[in-house]
Amino acid sequence: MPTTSTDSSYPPLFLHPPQTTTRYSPPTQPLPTTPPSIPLIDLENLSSPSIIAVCADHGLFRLTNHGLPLPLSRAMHDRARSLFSLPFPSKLSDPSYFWGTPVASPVENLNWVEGLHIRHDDPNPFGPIAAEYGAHVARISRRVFGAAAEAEGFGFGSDSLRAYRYPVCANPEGFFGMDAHTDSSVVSIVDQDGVGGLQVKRGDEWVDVEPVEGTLLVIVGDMLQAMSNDVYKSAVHRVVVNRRTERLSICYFVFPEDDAIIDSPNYRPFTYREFRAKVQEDIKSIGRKVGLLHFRL
Ligand SMILES: O=C(O)CCC(=O)C(=O)O
Ligand SMILES: [Fe+2]
Repeated sequence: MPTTSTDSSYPPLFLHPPQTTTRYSPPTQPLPTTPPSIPLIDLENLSSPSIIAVCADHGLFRLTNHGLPLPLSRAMHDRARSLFSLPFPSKLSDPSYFWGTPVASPVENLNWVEGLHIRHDDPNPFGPIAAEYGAHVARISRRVFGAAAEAEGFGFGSDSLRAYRYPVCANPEGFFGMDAHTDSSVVSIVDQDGVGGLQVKRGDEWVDVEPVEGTLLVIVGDMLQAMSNDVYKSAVHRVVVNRRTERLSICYFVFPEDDAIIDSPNYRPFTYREFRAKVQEDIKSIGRKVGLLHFRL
C-alpha cells in the first residue's frame, strides 16, 4: 500500500485547478510577533468558569492533558494518509469516501478537500484503532461538555468521526480547503497535523490556529450555542490550502439526540432533526448553510 500520495490518488480536478477569482489573499504584512493566542484548557484542571468564559469569547480552545495517546493519534493520521494515497478510482468505489462538495454547486465553490467517514465497528479500513480513538474523543467531549449539556436537559446523541486530506493546490488563492462555516454539532474535536491552515474568525480578523503537537482543538458547535441560549458561541472557522504540503486532520463531531427539543428563550423550539434537514435544504437550494438564523426569534 502506498504511504505517500501520488498524483493518481488525487481527484483529477485537483491536479489542474481551474482559474477562479481570488477568494483568499494571504496576509501581505509581516505577521505580528505575538499572534493572538488561542486559549488553552487543561483537562486535568477543569474549572467551569474558565470554560464558559472561553466558549463565550472564542468558541474554540486548545486542550491539553486530554489523555488521547500521541502514538494513537499518529497511527490514525498514518492510516488516513495511506488510505487517501490509494488511486482515486478505487477510493471512489468506497461509500465512506467523499471529495469537494457533495452537491452540484459551481466549481469555484468547491472545497479543496477529500474525506473519509470512519466507522467505529470492526472490521473497518482503520482497524481496531478507530474504536480506540473514537472512545477517547467521546470520553473527552463528555468530560468537557457533558455537564453543560445535562444541565440543559440534553444527552449526547449520535457522533461522527472523519478524516480529511487537503491536497496541495496550485491556485491556493482561488479555493478554500473548507469555506467559512460553523459546525452543526454540539461540539467538535479537531486533531490536526503539523501543516497548519485552520483559521478562526475573531471580529473581522482571521486568526491562524497553529498546530501545537499533543493538543486537540475543541470547537463549540451551533447546537451548544442554541442550548446555552447564545452564552457559548459557535466558532466561525475555515481551512486554507497551500501549494507545497497537503494537510491531514481527524475530526470528531457530537450531535444531540435527533428528537430532543432545543427550547431556549432566543429560539423557537426545534429539534436537531429539523435543524439538519434545514441545513441540507439550504445547501441544495442556495449552496450554503444559514443555520441558527432560521430558528432565532
Ligand atoms: O480539518 C479541519 O481542521 C477542520 C474541519 C472542519 O472544520 C469541519 O469538518 O467542520
Ligand atoms: Fe468545522
